Amino acid sequence: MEQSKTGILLVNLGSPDSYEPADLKVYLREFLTDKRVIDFPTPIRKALVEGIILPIRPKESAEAYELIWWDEGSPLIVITQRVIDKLQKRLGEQVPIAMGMRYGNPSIEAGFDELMEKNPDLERVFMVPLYPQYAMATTETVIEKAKEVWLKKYPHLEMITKDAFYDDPQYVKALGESIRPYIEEHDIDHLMFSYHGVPERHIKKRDITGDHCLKCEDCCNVNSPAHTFCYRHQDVKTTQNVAEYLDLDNKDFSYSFAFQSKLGIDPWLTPATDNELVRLAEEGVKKVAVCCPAFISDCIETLEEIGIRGKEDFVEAGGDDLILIPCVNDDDLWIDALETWCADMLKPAEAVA
Ligand SMILES: C=CC1=C(C)c2cc3[nH]c(cc4nc(cc5[nH]c(cc1n2)c(C)c5CCC(=O)O)C(CCC(=O)O)=C4C)c(C)c3C=C
Ligand SMILES: [Fe+2]
Ligand SMILES: [Fe+2]
Repeated sequence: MEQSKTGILLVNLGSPDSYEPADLKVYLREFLTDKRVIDFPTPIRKALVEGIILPIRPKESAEAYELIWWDEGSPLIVITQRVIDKLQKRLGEQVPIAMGMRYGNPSIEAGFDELMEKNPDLERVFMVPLYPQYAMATTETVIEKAKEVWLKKYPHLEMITKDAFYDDPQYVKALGESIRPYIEEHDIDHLMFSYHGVPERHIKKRDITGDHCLKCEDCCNVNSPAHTFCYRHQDVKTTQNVAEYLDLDNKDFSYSFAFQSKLGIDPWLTPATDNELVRLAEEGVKKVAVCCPAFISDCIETLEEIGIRGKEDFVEAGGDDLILIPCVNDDDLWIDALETWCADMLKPAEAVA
């Protein structure tokens, strides 16, 4: 069968090759020397990463990764491959699809190479960064890395990128339906939306108006062009979209949102998930369900940080149980959303225009 001239590149964050500390060191070095993740001037970033983080963190992280590692490999990579397999069935074998990881293997470059091997006459690539909300450390760094590879190796290709999709109705439906069984079948007191945190500085840096984000009262609920690149606004909006979809304001449990995974001493977005879990338990919440909508695929940050450590902290503070709600992973409704976006790109050029 003739191969399609449009290829699909799904890009996720990445994982170490194994949970051995040596592999963790390689992976964390690449990850944390990204200037869109630790945005200090290069010499300071390098000194911090090489001098303080890498001597300590790989061993600690290796222990955490070992707890969540699957027989088939890193959950994030395995799940991304399952998504590709399902999408391939939907779109047909004639459509080249590949995965690329922003850090670690397979790299974004390997993803481009795979697409070109599948069809050497490829004309364009539709890249989907698997992040619902825009941030320097999510969509932006993926786009910049892909641009580097594209210009170096395949400048003749047309490149089209999917924007952050927190507001896409099919994504909201997939996320909402992934949460529904956990709020209907478990007698919960509270639903928490836990987003990956970022330093406040990242939010201010990407404020295109210069005076909106974290500068005016309730900024994320005041209309502004800054919201196109405001990770916090897009998290707030994700929560509101799901709340509306699931009618959360009329349930007999409460809900809230918070930010997890703080690293370092700079101010990050608040409230912090770990503090909030303790506060909720101390205030009498017995059963909490936690969803993690900054992540498309379950990974160390959901399975270990929330599912293991978060649960321990919550129970220690007086709660009975914490239920971790799985990410959309390879749910059929999520594949529906991807299929719609890809099918639009696979239409003949004149139909897209
Ligand atoms: C130091 C700063 C970090 C920023 C800023 C950051 C932003 C950010 N990250 C994700 C998604 C993921 N992060 C993951 C792991 C992870 N993140 C950081 C640091 C920052 N992230 C570290 C040090 C680690 C490694 C964890 C460890 O070693 O203990 C993962 C999991 C990958 C996996 O293989 O499981 C994801 C996914 C987002 C969405 C984001 C900004 C919004
Ligand atoms: Fe992270
Ligand atoms: Fe905002």
